[in-house]
Amino acid sequence: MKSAAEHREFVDLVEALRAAQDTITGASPPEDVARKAREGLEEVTRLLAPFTVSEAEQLAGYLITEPGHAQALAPVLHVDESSTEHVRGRLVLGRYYLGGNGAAHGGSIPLFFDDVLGRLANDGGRGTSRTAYLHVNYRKITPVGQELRVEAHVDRVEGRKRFVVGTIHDPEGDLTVDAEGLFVALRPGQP
Ligand SMILES: CCCCC/C=C\C/C=C\C/C=C\C/C=C\CCCC(=O)SCCNC(=O)CCNC(=O)[C@H](O)C(C)(C)COP(=O)(O)OP(=O)(O)OC[C@H]1O[C@@H](n2cnc3c(N)ncnc32)[C@H](O)[C@@H]1OP(=O)(O)O
Repeated sequence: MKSAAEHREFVDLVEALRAAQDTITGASPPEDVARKAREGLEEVTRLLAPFTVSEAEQLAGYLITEPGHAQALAPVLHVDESSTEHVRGRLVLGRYYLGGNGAAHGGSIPLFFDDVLGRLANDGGRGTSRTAYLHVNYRKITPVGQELRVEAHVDRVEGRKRFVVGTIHDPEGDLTVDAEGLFVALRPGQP
């Protein structure tokens, strides 16, 4: 397991990237400010490109003790309580995930659940699986910028099939989303 303690600066770099994504998404800057910001981002790319590694050596997504696992793609679950069978936590969707009218982009929710349910499917020594399907029911808008409650658990395991379910509740306690994923355990050598 890769150690977050050894890669503190990388963890902070990904946090800064998340903040940049939120800020860029919400900004309408004058052209000279936009140009300066682009030049700053291009400088980041120049700085890091020589350190590109193989998937096996990649840090992003693999620093699993960190909230968000040092990966800027999926929304971050802040875990309050977890076992190999369940997880409870909090989620604040930043401006980056805005769809419209204060509601989260519909695609950001499956992205979040694929990560959370998928990790749960593979936990507890169950080993690697892949998403066969992910069914998401949008019951009410999921607001951005507010603290949401998340719960997920392994519903049942049938041979290679792991059924994992999850919910999101808004600050009023109303259900906004429920989801079910089927994760199929990979056979040896299966990509
Ligand atoms: C989001 C950000 C993530 C960032 C991650 C970064 C780093 C990762 C670090 C660590 C990773 C740790 C955790 C993982 C985190 C997230 C999880 C993400 C996982 C994915 O995001 S992965 C990409 C999307 N995923 C695919 O790319 C799958 C493509 N696909 C296949 O690879 C095959 O399709 C497979 C393997 C699914 C099955 O194929 P197969 O040949 O092994 O098995 P087979 O077809 O025989 O099915 C066996 C039994 O499942 C039933 N079954 C199958 N499919 C079904 C369906 N759709 N509906 C209903 N039932 C279904 C059959 O009916 C049969 O049931 P029965 O045994 O009862 O007859």
